[in-house]
Amino acid sequence: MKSAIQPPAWKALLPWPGPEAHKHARGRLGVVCGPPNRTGAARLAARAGLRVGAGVVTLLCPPASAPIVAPAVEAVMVHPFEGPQALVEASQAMNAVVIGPAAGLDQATIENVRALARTKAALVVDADALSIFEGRSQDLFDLLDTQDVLTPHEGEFQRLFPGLLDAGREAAALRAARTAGCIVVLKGRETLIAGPDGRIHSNDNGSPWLATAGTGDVLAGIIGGLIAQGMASVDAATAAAWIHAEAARGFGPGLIAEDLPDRLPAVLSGLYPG
Ligand SMILES: NC(=O)C1=CN([C@@H]2O[C@H](COP(=O)(O)OP(=O)(O)OC[C@H]3O[C@@H](n4cnc5c(N)ncnc54)[C@H](OP(=O)(O)O)[C@@H]3O)[C@@H](O)[C@H]2O)[C@@H](O)CC1
Ligand SMILES: Nc1ncnc2c1ncn2[C@@H]1O[C@H](COP(=O)(O)OP(=O)(O)O)[C@@H](O)[C@H]1O
Repeated sequence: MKSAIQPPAWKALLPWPGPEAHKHARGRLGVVCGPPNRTGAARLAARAGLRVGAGVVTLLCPPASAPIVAPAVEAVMVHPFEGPQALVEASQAMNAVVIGPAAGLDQATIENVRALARTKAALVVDADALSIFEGRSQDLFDLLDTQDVLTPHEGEFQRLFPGLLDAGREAAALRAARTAGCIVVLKGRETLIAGPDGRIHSNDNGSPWLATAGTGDVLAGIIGGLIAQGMASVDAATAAAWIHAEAARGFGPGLIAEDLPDRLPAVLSGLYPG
């Protein structure tokens, strides 16, 4: 049975800093950056993760990308890594890592997902890190555990789960979550959040203004930022879908992805019990 998500369903689970908070206690989020000419998507995700409250957010960059990224961020940190083992080491202390936004459709992205699966960090797998597993999706599923999250749009979903959408979006999302053994966020006008336990949530407070490049990267960052603060992945994905859509609804015409992270304080203030 599909449950519609309204703020009260997950509002009590949102993480807020207590008086003793310090930045490391508020959660560490990593975002894997792509090649030097495609760093914007990861930067959008990182900024969103920081805005939603993660205490420390780090862009994990291939060495050639680091000098491009460093002057384009402020509070977000930059950590260059060379090769999968260095990514494991850089990610050991992370609570969550986002990989995929403009990561590159190449072997390096596969190796990086494999490396991250060896860490304790929960993974948010998006965009290129989904598409690169087309035709070999079981290789991806074998790396995941129940707290990991896949965030496909319908094109990416079709690449990982060919033909499944023919059963309808809801049945497809549920079957996908069971098959992958993790949370599946099937994005679109209505976004579905399905778990391997057979539960599914629907988010339909979206806005057509979200249909613009980079908004999915922001959603991945919000999910990662909430998981990093200790939310269970299914609750984080459910809350993130609502918060992301609400940020867009409040902005309206002219929205571009860059606007979304900076709308988060207004949305969060409306949810803050303090
Ligand atoms: N600032 C940056 O650097 C940004 C970088 N970005 C990066 O760009 C890369 C490409 O990402 P992408 O999502 O545009 O393309 P991709 O997944 O390769 O395939 C697109 C094809 O899939 C299909 N399709 C079907 N349903 C669909 C749906 N609901 N939504 C969308 N597509 C749907 C559709 O096929 P059609 O229906 O046209 O036959 C369409 O032609 C990726 O690395 C991403 O991270 C972006 O994040 C933006 C900001
Ligand atoms: N017509 C729409 N109504 C509501 N939400 C939409 C609509 N179109 C797209 N979205 C939302 O916008 C985001 C687009 O993500 P995605 O397709 O991954 O874009 P990108 O890869 O460019 O970041 C998703 O969260 C999706 O649910």
